[in-house]
Amino acid sequence: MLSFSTKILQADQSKNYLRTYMAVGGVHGKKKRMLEAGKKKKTKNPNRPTGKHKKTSKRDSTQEGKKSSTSKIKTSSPKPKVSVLGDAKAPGPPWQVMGEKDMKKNVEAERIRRERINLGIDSTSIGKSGMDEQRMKADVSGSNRLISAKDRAMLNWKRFNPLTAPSELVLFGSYLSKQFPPSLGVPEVAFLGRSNVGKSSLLNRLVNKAGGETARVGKTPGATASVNLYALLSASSKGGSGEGKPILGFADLPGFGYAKLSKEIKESVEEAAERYLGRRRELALGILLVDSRRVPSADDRAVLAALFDMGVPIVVVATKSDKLNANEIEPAMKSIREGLGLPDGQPLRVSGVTGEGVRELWRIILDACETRVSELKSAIEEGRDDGGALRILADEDDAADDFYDDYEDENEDEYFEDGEDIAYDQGYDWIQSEGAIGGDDAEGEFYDNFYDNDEAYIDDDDFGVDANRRSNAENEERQRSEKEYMKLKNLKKVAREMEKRGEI
Ligand SMILES: Nc1nc2c(ncn2[C@@H]2O[C@H](COP(=O)(O)OP(=O)(O)OP(=O)(O)O)[C@@H](O)[C@H]2O)c(=O)[nH]1
Ligand SMILES: [Mg+2]
Repeated sequence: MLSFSTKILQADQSKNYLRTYMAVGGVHGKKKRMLEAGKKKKTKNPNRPTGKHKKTSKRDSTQEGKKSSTSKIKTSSPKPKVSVLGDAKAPGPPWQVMGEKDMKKNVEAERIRRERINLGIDSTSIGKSGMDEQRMKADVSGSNRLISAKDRAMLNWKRFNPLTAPSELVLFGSYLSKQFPPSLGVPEVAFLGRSNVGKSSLLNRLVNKAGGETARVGKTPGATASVNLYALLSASSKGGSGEGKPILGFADLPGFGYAKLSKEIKESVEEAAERYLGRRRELALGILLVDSRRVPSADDRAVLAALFDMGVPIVVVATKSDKLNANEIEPAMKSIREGLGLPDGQPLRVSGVTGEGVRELWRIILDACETRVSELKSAIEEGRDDGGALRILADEDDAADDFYDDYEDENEDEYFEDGEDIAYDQGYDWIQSEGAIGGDDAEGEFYDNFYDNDEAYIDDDDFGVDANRRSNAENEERQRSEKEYMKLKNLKKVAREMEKRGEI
């Protein structure tokens, strides 16, 4: 059983709003940890009603035993405030000796910077071309705020025609656990779904339509334990590799919530994916892929719930639609719709083979990107720093963990009463009503048992021939990168222990 288990939050009848479905072991795992570790400072507010925010249901409690072996419950031992390895080099001390010439240069630079700040132009524009300055002035019109270079780039993002715009797809990088992908300065779309569901094939189909002859997305290197970020680059009609500007980003989160991996690797996968999903300002849409021919699994539901938890807009697509015949289509879609509590119109049927649904998916992607950019714009104009998203931040590091824990303790009422009341309503049944999925215990048990019986489902096409085609080199590369990661993680642990003992 995977650690991505779910929990239904109970409706608050008195205020007539309903709580969101929530992933345990996800970002909100911290809340669960707090509750379990008794960190909630009940003594602070003994009169606070206790029944109101009860977070368990009968069904959940029956599953707790199953979950406990895999959920990420951290100990409450004090954590070091700084991490020793992997930090960027500290800048030089402010009293560093400086020559007179450099000093004058700095004073002049500072004078210009302040002038620009007063004019509402970001200080980073110093030294850039007049053209850039013009653009930057335009960007901040109506707002006298400083905006970061990546936000500025995002605000300049333009919708493009994916069917005609020349483009090419490149793997920008694979990012493990604490590495956060660098910004491409364009909106991004995340692909999620169990292995073999057809993520790479759909991505291929999307970009091949977009750019004609593009590099094919192979099996991703280091796939299981990383966020693989692809950049769709604009290309001249002649082609040319890697020279275009990014026009869209695609993130493949292959192991998130699904991979059958060692506990430690799985935790790191979840950490990386959660951090990406919870913090990425560029993220415009999460695409959850489920196989047309099977009922969604508990993992699918948990991933969907996690996306909601993190405020990521979602579309669910049913892959390999070409494998269904005409009279199988409706019942198959109905079972997915009901299994995941989706609104009418979802899942969207897609096929990497026939290209069914590709146009429609592009429209959804581009609409989501536009929405994301305008969210960011209004956030900047209103002086908010959340990028306009209702994103809930994942922990940056141990120090941040402590900070948020303390913050939550201090602001307990605000945290539980305001933070969770946000319903990311895209019409999903389980947002509207807790009975939609598993609200009824008997029904929930039935689905769980049914879904968990994955072994009953064998797909000859996908698991037989194709699986054997995976190259040894690829597997070796995957194992190597996982090993490297574990080595680094162990080193960090040793360093932290040494630091605690005051040895470094
Ligand atoms: N018939 C059919 N087969 C498909 C389709 N999409 C994917 N497949 C097949 O399903 C298998 C898995 O596809 P991938 O695209 O590699 O799946 P994935 O989700 O990227 O898998 P991982 O990278 O392991 O997570 C391959 O054999 C594909 O040829 C589709 O739309 N129709
Ligand atoms: Mg893939």
